[in-house]
This record gives sequence, C-alpha cells and structure tokens, in this order.
Amino acid sequence: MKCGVVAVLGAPNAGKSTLVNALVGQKVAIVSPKVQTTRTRLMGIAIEGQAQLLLQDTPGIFAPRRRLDRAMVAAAWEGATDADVTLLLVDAKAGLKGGVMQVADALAPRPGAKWLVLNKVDIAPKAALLELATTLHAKLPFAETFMVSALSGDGIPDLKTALARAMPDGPWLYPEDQVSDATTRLLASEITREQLYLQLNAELPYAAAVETETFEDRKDGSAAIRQQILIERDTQKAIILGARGTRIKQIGEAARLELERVLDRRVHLFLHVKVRPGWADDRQSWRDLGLEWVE
Ligand SMILES: Nc1nc2c(ncn2[C@@H]2O[C@H](COP(=O)(O)OP(=O)(O)OP(=O)(O)O)[C@@H](O)[C@H]2O)c(=O)[nH]1
Repeated sequence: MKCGVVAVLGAPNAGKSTLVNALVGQKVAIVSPKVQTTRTRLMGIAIEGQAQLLLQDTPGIFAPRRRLDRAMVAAAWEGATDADVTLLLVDAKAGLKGGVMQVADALAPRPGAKWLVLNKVDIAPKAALLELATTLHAKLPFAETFMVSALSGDGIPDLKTALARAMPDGPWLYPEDQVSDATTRLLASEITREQLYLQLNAELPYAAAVETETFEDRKDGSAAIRQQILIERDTQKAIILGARGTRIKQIGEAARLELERVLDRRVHLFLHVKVRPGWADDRQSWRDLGLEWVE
C-alpha cells in the first residue's frame, strides 16, 4: 500500500479546484470563473491502484491585503509544507500572468518533489505550451512536467498514475470510500457559496459567507438544510434578495439541485440572509464558518 500528500499550488484561477475534482473523480471543491473562490483548505482523496492520494487544494496565492486574504495565503503554504509532491499548476492560456513566477520563487526552497502541470491545454495555443514549460524549467528544476485539461480530463489519467507511483509506502489514512475531509455541513455551505460566485456580480460574493446552521436527516431519506448567508451591509442584502426575492430564489434553487447531485438524495434548502457588519474581521464568525483565524 502507498499513501501520500499532494499539494496543488498556483495563481488564482489556475484551475486548482477543478484539478482536485478531476483526480478524485467527483466534486469535492467548488469552482467558479472568479478568482479566489477557494477559501477554506480542503483535502480531496483519490485512489489509484494501491495508492491513496491526499490532495491538498489550496487557495490561490496573491498579495494579501485583508485579514481574510492573509488567511488564504497562510493556508496555501501550510498545505504545501508536508507534501510528498507539490504541483505547480499553471493556466497555460494566461501564461505567466497572475504571479506565476512569484509562486515558483516561493516554492523553490520547499522540501519534497516539485512537478509542473500546465493546465487548460484545451484552450491554450500549442506553441505557447512549450515556451511556457521552457521558461518555468529555467526558473525551477521540476522533476516532471504534465500537460492537462482539468476540465475535459485530458492527461489526467497519466498524471494520476505518476502521482500514485511517487507516493511513499504506507497504510491508507482514510477509508476507501471517503472522497474528502470536509464535513457534509461544510460541503453544503460551499455549494451555496459557489452559487453566490456564479450568480452575483463583481465584489459581492467576496463580502459574503455561508454558514450551515442545521442539517437534518428526514425519515423519507431527504435532508433539510438551513443556512445563513452572512453579508456586511443592508444594501448587499437587497441585492442578494433581488426584486420580490427572485434572486435568492434562483440561488437557492441552483444550490439545491447541486446539493441533490452531490449528496445523491433529495434536499430541502432554506436560505436566510443576515447582515452581520464586519463579519470578516470577527473571530467568532470565522469559527462558525470553520475558518482558521490569523493575526
Ligand atoms: N478551458 C478550461 N477551463 C478550465 C480548466 N480548468 C479549470 N478551468 C476553469 O477555470 C476557472 C477557475 O477554476 P478553479 O478550479 O476554480 O480555479 P482555482 O485555481 O481553484 O481558483 P481559486 O479559487 O481562485 O484559487 C473555472 O471557470 C474553471 O472552469 C481547463 O482545463 N480548461
């Protein structure tokens, strides 16, 4: 038996969550076209032959400003500390944009094997791939290089096989059927948060948090889930609710359908929007949300 940790690092929007989902073979991390969607540290668990891969999905690395942003950066590096293999995931279409070189610099002194994974080959021009790989290899001696599309699954089986081979010998740390270390409650919060990112414009999703208050198993096999959407101001509440509540209804409906797909059961979802000024700077709010506080 083999078991080890794979950290996935990269600039915001490189496709880290999409890659973890592709390797696990099902959705464990939420994905959106907006940067810095990933807020909590999450581990996806994949199995390949005799090997169990513990995949550390990390928030995108960028220059931290707010406390919440600093927490994300801290979580990213923590995820990479004990990794047997660290993947530097690069959006091949965006190339070196978005701070890729800074991530590579910071990665250099870290222990463990470092592999380069160029993602989004489905939309990146072929010529750019080779050039990008050459530039990054000049910067850091990566032991392996892969070209994949986390979205279409192209190249993913090869990467997974290679990762399995690189894992150290040892017993599996999680049961065979476990796909992530997130609680069902946290997953439920994340799925609603994903809809906020997909359905709300501009900065609003970044000012919001989702807390699952109750998760009730009903006799008929369905789940009743009550969640609070925390935001900072009344004006934001009006936007999330929409005219006659149409927006929140759409958010709830889409989140419910996704929850039913992921949990494989019927779901009743009750959303409540609550204004909590300054929640992002409040220690107790963080604890309620399952986030680790950073000074
Ligand atoms: N065309 C294409 N799009 C991709 C691919 N992988 C990811 N994406 C898209 O890129 C966007 C960002 O993907 P995420 O997986 O959320 O990226 P992330 O690196 O986790 O982002 P952060 O949360 O900002 O750290 C989403 O719209 C994905 O659908 C790919 O292989 N091809």
